[in-house]
Amino acid sequence: MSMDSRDKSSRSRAGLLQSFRCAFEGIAGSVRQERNMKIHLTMSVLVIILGLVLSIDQTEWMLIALAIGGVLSAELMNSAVEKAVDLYTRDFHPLAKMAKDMAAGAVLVISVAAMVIGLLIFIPKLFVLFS
Ligand SMILES: Nc1ncnc2c1ncn2[C@@H]1O[C@H](COP(=O)(O)OP(=O)(O)OP(=O)(O)O)[C@@H](O)[C@H]1O
Repeated sequence: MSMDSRDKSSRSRAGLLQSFRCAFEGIAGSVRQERNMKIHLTMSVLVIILGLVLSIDQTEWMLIALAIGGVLSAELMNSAVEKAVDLYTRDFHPLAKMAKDMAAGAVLVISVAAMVIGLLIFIPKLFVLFS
């Protein structure tokens, strides 16, 4: 391997590490600042505990993972839209309202889908457990 290509690969490794660091900072910032993110995280932990207690199967874990990942990702995107809009203007603007409301709508859509998945997985198991 030449010096040049070794330099390039260590630079790109540093770039990759920096990207991960930035992504984790974004997640940590959202958890620190956004009340809704704290609620989603708490719900996610409770769902994981329930999944362990009720011994859900592999396919059910995959669905739960997708549901949790989808909700947390949407909440992060919602926070990002809020920050970008606030950076642009703090004044009332119909487009700012629309952007924030649409981002919040995206969280609502995936949250309802996640709730349906959770109910379909857990309700029958809880029913068997308590009947
Ligand atoms: N610059 C603005 N212009 C017009 N409407 C705005 C503006 N900023 C916020 N809003 C309205 O207020 C709502 C709440 O915005 P805010 O930035 O306070 O988000 P939030 O309370 O953190 O929302 P969320 O609960 O989704 O995290 C928005 O959905 C939007 O309807």
